[in-house]
Amino acid sequence: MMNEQTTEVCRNSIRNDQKRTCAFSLLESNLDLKRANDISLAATNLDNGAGIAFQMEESIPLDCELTGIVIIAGLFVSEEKPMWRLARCASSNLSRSLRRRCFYTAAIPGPCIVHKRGTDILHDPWFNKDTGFPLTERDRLGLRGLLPPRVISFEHQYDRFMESYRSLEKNTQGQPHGSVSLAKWRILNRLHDRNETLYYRVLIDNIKDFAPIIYTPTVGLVCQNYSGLFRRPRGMYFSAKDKGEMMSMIYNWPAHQVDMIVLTDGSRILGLGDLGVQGIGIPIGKLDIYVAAAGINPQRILPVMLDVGTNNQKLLEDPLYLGLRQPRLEGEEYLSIVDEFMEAVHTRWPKAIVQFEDFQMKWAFETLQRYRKRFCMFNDDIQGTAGVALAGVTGNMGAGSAGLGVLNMAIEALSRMSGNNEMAVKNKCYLLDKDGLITKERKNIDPAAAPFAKDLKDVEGLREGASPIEVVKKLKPHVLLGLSGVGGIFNEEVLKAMRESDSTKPAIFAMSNPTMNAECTAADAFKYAGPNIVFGSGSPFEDVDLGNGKVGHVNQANNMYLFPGIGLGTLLSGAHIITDGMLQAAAECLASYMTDEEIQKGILYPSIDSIRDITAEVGAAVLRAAVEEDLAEGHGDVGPRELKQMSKPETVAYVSRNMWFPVYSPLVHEK
Ligand SMILES: NC(=O)C1=CN([C@@H]2O[C@H](COP(=O)(O)OP(=O)(O)OC[C@H]3O[C@@H](n4cnc5c(N)ncnc54)[C@H](O)[C@@H]3O)[C@@H](O)[C@H]2O)C=CC1
Ligand SMILES: CC(=O)C(=O)O
Ligand SMILES: [Mg+2]
Repeated sequence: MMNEQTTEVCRNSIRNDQKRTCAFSLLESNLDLKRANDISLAATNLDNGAGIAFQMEESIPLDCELTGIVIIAGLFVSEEKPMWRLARCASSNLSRSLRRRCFYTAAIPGPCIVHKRGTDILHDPWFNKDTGFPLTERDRLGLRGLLPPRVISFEHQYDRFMESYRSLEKNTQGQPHGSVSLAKWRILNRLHDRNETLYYRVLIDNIKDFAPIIYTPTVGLVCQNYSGLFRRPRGMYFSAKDKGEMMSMIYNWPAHQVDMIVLTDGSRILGLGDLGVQGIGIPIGKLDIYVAAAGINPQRILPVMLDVGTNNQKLLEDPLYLGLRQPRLEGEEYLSIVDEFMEAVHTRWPKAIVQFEDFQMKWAFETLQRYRKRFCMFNDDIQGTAGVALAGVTGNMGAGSAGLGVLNMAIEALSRMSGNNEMAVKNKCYLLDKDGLITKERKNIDPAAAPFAKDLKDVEGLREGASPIEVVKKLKPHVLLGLSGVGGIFNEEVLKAMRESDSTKPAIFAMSNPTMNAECTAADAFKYAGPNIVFGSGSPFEDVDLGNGKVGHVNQANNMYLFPGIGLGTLLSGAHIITDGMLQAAAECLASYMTDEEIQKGILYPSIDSIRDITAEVGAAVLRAAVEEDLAEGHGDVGPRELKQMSKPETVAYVSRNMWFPVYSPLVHEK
């Protein structure tokens, strides 16, 4: 109904939060009103809305062949005024002929059906609006008297929360960093537990500030302390004790539809090792990023913990530990639990996408091979991390699931982009693990690492198990990539050796998480390796002041730039599997995002602030790849043929339009 220009204008004004100027910017935009079939009107409040409608009529050329006006009301309307009445009022100032051509669009959240009343609603974070329930709604839902009488607007609630967050920041200045971060996490978590709409709105608007709290690095600390911090459950827990029950358990989840699941077994949480059931913080954090970055509807997400025990002795002995107190299941016993879970999910929600997250390497690879052709799933650490490291890889530390995932995809992409054969590119990549350089002399080499093992005759001057410093000194690599999970292994000596790199702009990626597990800090990287390096880290660091007005730019080389788009693009394509082609498209989309000028300045990724825009592009790239591979079966009302007919910009617009955005919807009770 809306043409592309109008959609774009409205999207921009929403994104820029210019609520009250939305319709005006529409008028002031260069829209060719003569050609426009539909005009969108955002009514912000009664007076404004009516005024805008009136102005619009005046500005519509007499000879305009207007077929309709789309009234977008309710997006930012004051809560006291019911949406439809407002929309009608806004249009009532139009002449009768135009009024008859008004459409009331469903692009905004229409009324939301709720099957509960009274306090049950107040205690349900999906529907709760706290003091924001308008009086009419309080009557409709049996809430009158259960809340203080004054109705507080969404904007006011938002400001109130941000004020309390800022005062927490002020009042905790100088206190230990860990306890301040946990206090910040608690205040956000309380809001999450109480009012999801407000929570996701503050998260979206302040993603750069809040991502380090709900995601890496603080989420690592939260997982380490999860049993003590636990107040309310979130997500689902399937344990070894639930064998045989999962098919019925899955129906305990209250949502009818689930689009996105993040699943962990807690065996390798960031670089913190086996945290057992406490690893649930990671799926929760990843799904928060899905909602904030990809606009996945939070009512359709599901964080899942598969608790098959833990080998972490400290946790097994901790009286507070909330998981199964038994060693991890192994072999067929382990796989039978994962199989049962996957079957159960697929039975209830055949189209749900399952992201495997933070599985120890052996199971990460095994489960990926086992399920990727049968279910719509991917492993984020193996497949999602690669794109962020595609700037070029010639040296690699960490031969785990992430390191090997990066190498596999990077070699494929680099050989395609450079026109060289894969072998030539592979020859330039060196892989080290905890025992040093991996060569063909290595005993008990992991099958996944074997293809990258060097023949000693090809690496003159190096030996099996050569240390990082030996390798860096000998090879003078262009890129040094850390995915080891070991903090500080890019020490002063290694970083100084990078000064001798053959590249004028050597890249150093300390990608391990959380911050204390980063292979080096940003400050040390610039201090020892010199000001000309390009630096990336898995967890955020501040930019580094290099003196004389120069800044050492820090890039957050984290798979958060990719996984939300992989999930969203797959969902909207309706593909039933996720192929290498779709993942490659996501990676290449991100790789091509920055201009040469920005890259020259050492800026490899866009700011996290624009993560929603990046995700729309990545999502569109994934969707188009699915279409090209004839895998797109469509989503909702949009079938495969329509997807096929969409141009690239239309696909991006389609993806953007389908992103959920937090606003209070009018609630309607139904038994
Ligand atoms: N920035 C990002 O987007 C991502 C970061 N990661 C991080 O990467 C790290 C590793 O993850 P995975 O590969 O899944 O773990 P993993 O446990 O599968 O692999 C770790 C690898 O590092 C090697 N290693 C250990 N000590 C070493 C040392 N001193 N020198 C060289 N290598 C050493 C191990 O032998 C193993 O090959 C974690 O800290 C994780 O947080 C993982 C995925 C994405
Ligand atoms: C970022 C991420 O997925 C990890 O550190 O495991
Ligand atoms: Mg991970």
